[in-house]
Amino acid sequence: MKVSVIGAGSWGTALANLLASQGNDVCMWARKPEVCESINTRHVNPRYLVNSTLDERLRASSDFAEVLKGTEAVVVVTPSSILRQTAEAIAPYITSVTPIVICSKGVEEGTGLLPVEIFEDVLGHLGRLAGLTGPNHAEEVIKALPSGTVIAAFRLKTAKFFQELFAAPYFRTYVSSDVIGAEICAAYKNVVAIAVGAAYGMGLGDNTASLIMTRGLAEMGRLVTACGGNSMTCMGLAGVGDLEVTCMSEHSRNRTFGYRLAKGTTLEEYKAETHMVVEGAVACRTLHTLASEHGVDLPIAQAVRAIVWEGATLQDVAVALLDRPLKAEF
Ligand SMILES: NC(=O)c1ccc[n+]([C@@H]2O[C@H](COP(=O)([O-])OP(=O)(O)OC[C@H]3O[C@@H](n4cnc5c(N)ncnc54)[C@H](O)[C@@H]3O)[C@@H](O)[C@H]2O)c1
Ligand SMILES: O=P(O)(O)OC[C@H](O)CO
Repeated sequence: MKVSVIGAGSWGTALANLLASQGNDVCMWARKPEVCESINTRHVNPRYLVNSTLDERLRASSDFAEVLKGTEAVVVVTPSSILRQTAEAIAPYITSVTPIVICSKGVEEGTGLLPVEIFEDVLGHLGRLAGLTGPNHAEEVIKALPSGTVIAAFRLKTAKFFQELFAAPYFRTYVSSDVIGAEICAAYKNVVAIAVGAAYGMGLGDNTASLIMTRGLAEMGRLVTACGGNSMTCMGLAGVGDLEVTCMSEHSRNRTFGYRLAKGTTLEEYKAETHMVVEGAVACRTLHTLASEHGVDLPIAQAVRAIVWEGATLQDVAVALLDRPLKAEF
């Protein structure tokens, strides 16, 4: 199948490589021509996953027309902050029924829209849209280490289309009809991972990490339910699965950023050092829009927001969280 992958960061590269290795005709869009040149000639992405040799059949271009010519499926893997501009950029080159799966994790600033909703807003035709999410660090998928993921779509046929497309011996794909739940979980777990990383950075222990993860999961469930999603999604790969891997894995940028934050590194310093997105740093702000709209209290997300964007100290925020009135667990 002719597949277009939009975005050549770590996750775009790992997914494009997976799809090419399964025999698809894959062309990946990268912003920088020198990245395309390296992928096409040396089969290496010079900026992300640099130690991996990519499938020789994988091609790259910085020209949307070339990448999307004759495409039968579009895989979007840009940072969530530019999803609207990505949808607008691909619009002239696709048909009104081209299936699109969005693999980015986040919520739009200002509107509170989820990735699939942003694409619906720009391109219409909700039925051909899907979201892919789960405990999937690119560093492990590129090595073909077994992983599982969820493909959520409002239309089962679309979810099954992408389930078949991505399925590989080491990549197990599940379908779900709960797009809202899956995409909220995806955005939310990144925020919790920053809090866990920060706790470790402050010298706190595994009990603290577990407390943050478990209460973070409770917050996630409240928001999913309030927004019309299925709380059971929080118990699956998109929810607790991804929460666990992002809070505990050495590969997680969100967790590492939280840790570094506690050691005095700012968001700008961390991003300049790694060239990588830290989606949770944005999501702690954008999720607030959704939560306020639905009257949901999110103390952990609010704490992360106060530290990252409002200059609060970790110490003060930790004390305030622990000082909250005592209550029933559920
Ligand atoms: N890395 C992972 O393991 C992983 C796994 C699952 C989901 N995701 C999600 O996938 C999305 C992409 O993450 P990633 O890890 O591939 O990112 P990354 O940090 O590895 O790379 C970011 C990519 O975005 C590009 N970029 C940045 N600003 C841009 C702009 N203004 N216009 C065009 N391109 C721009 C960069 O050149 C780079 O290719 C995120 O939403 C992330 O949460 C990542
Ligand atoms: O490295 P992180 O923290 O951005 O997490 C990446 C993926 O979302 C894990 O599933």
